[in-house]
Amino acid sequence: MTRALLGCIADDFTGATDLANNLVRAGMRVVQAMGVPTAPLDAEADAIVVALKSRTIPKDEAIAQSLAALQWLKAQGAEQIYFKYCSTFDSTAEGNIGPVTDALMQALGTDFTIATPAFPDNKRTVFKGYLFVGDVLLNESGMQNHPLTPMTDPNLVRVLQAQTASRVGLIDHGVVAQGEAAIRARIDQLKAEGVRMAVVDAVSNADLLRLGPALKGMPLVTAGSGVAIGLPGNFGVAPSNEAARLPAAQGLQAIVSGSCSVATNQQVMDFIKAGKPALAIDPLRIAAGVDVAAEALAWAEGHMGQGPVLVYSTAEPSAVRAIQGKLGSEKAGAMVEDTIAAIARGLVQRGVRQLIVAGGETSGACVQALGITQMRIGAQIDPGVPWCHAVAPDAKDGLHITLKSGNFGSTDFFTKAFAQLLA
Ligand SMILES: Nc1ncnc2c1ncn2[C@@H]1O[C@H](COP(=O)(O)OP(=O)(O)O)[C@@H](O)[C@H]1O
Ligand SMILES: O=C(O)[C@@H](O)C(=O)COP(=O)(O)O
Repeated sequence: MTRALLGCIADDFTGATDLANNLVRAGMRVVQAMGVPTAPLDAEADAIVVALKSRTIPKDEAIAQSLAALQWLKAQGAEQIYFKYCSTFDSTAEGNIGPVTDALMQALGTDFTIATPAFPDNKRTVFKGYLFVGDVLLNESGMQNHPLTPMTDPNLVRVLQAQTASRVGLIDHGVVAQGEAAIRARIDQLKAEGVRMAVVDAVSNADLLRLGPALKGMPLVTAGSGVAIGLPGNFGVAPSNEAARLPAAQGLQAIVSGSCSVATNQQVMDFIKAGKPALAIDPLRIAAGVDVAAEALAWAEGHMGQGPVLVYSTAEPSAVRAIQGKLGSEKAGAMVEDTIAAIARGLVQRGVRQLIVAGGETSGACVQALGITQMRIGAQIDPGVPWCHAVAPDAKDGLHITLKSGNFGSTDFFTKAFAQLLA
């Protein structure tokens, strides 16, 4: 039976592999479970990441799922809990970051935690509580147009405060730069002032590595994946490449993309411009009752022998807005996710064994449709995106799969990822 030191709850599936990737690179053996398992996992691990699809669901459901994950992780012996959310702090008007954090704090009987989505390797930095994506503030980064979680305020203290009755404070960069003792002193000061959640500034990996030791013994940490680089040392684990070995790749190659994020739009364009086979699916035709999945699979069958094929609903913000205006954003999202998930399953049934899925919600839908319950984490393709290996009912021989967060990956990601598997 697995006895994990660190128990992680991720609010989406790409985010879960992102976190697992950082933990693996820091030397931890990690098992990722899809949803809350019903039994102990049969694998050795230093950390277990439970992947939920709770980012955009109603807050009461997100709380219930997160508490179930917590209970299971505690039963596996987890000494510290890590609630992972997006490096762009993706939230709906209801939350769910604040409400889930409150519920986890209450269940753990703790009165203080931190919150920081900082992930400098992917250019997410927090300064004076403001979140930057690259050189611009969050609300100028394209995230203001996200189909499900538009982010229009870059001040995380304000964003989090709007989601919770707990008092929210800030551990600013001047404190973080001084290291563990100063951070601990600031935490004591904030607690004395009645603050229960503190946004933490971090603009570099050095900041995160300074933060790590100050979090030793904190029952709950809430963060993007960046904070993970500073935690394994607290458990006596050192960086290594050993944890990232996967079986050799085989089979056909495909990409499915339901992400409409800026980076994915560029990656889709790059693949099309290279003259590779790509098929766009139209949400309005799905809504009209056309069997778009069957059409896409018939198209893919004609192209798959020659190299990777791409099926995508990825579109620019104006096109997404037009679709949402006609169908409603939730209905459009769910219909597209269901269709792409059916396509992913059909592709695997037709021999695809190297699959890229782009988009967090899309990944959740695909992994569920594929019936994948557990994944091993392999080598990083780009920061935050590793290859993973899983066994599925339609791929009993095993499948390489990568769940690409919308805004992660270089422009040539769809080509580069397959080349890396060959290397
Ligand atoms: N053309 C489109 N029009 C409207 N909604 C879309 C379209 N394509 C995808 N979607 C929906 O947008 C959402 C994208 O979210 P997600 O998969 O998490 O991508 P990302 O990781 O980029 O945020 C999904 O619910 C998806 O079904
Ligand atoms: O932290 C991150 O940015 C990612 O791990 C993540 O959660 C991204 O979510 P999507 O953009 O919805 O894929």
